Amino acid sequence: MCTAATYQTKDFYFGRTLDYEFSYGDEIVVTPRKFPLDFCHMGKCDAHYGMIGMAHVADGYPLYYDAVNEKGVGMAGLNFVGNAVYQKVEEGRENVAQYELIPWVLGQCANLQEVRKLLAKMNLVGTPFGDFPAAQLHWIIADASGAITLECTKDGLQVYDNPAGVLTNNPPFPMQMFQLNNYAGLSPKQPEHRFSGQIPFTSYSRGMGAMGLPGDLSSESRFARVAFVKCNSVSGDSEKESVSQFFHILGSVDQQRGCCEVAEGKYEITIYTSCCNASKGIYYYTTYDNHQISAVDMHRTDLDSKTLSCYKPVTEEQIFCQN
Ligand SMILES: C[C@H](CCC(=O)NCCS(=O)(=O)O)[C@H]1CC[C@H]2[C@@H]3CC[C@@H]4C[C@H](O)CC[C@]4(C)[C@H]3C[C@H](O)[C@]12C
Repeated sequence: MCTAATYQTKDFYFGRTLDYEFSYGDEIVVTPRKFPLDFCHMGKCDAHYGMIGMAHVADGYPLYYDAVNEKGVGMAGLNFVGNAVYQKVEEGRENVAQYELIPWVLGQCANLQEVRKLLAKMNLVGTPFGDFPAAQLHWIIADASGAITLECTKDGLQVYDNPAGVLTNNPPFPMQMFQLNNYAGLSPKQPEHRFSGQIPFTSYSRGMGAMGLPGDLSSESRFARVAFVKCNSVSGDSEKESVSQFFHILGSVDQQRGCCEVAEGKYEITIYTSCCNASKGIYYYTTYDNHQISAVDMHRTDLDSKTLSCYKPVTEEQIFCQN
């Protein structure tokens, strides 16, 4: 399971949790503007926007899970197993393999409007990268103006407006949005007692306005929960307050080891949580064992170079001893 969210204060923030039972070996990777991106059906591109994100680097190629570019567009791929059906390579079309979709979009688009135009002519194909089978994913793409969800199913490529600005996994996005109707009455305020005038209700606890918000780890429940938390989120708009609040939003869907068994003795956990300041190109993250926020700033690397800058995540717990 995975969850992604957007958040707007003074700057625009974009991030995700990556939940899985093992790590592919992820690094924070800056792809500078002149890094030769070799698209498998679209040829080489060595002049594009710079981007920063979490990726597995294989054969010198950044296989991004999530990233933002220097123009403030963010994008993340989340599992969409059983529903993702990629298209066939078609002569004369813009054929893009699923593993290169993030650099394809973020390398060329300065805003969501340009993303929509690019997607309208794209053919998303299932060409695998080396020995990796094609990952079955769907994507959230966002900038300060809004968010969209991209799904490629047996019915073709779909682009949906995503007014909630969040994404999890199955079922398809229209069903996720529909199920939010079930929670329309939820509120951060104490409930008004409209059930019956005959019964003397008491609000015996704080927080009762959100009773009914699902607490489990299924992707529908995480969708409703993160949407509720994000939509009601209140924070200061400084960098530290915004980043702190963003980690709290995704903290609402954190997966603790032991609660989601995927095979005998194997558990899915939140391997990392990211929060990009998309406006400034800073990638903040925590990992399962390291609660201290670490950051990589793409503008502190040489964005005009031709080589990737890679940073191994700091995964060991950092405890500040006060005495
Ligand atoms: C496992 C992750 C999704 C986690 C998630 O959503 N867990 C919910 C489980 S559940 O849905 O609840 O059951 C996904 C997200 C992005 C993926 C990489 C994308 C690039 C590349 C594409 C290649 O084709 C294959 C290798 C490759 C490195 C991919 C590996 C893996 O697939 C990654 C990490």
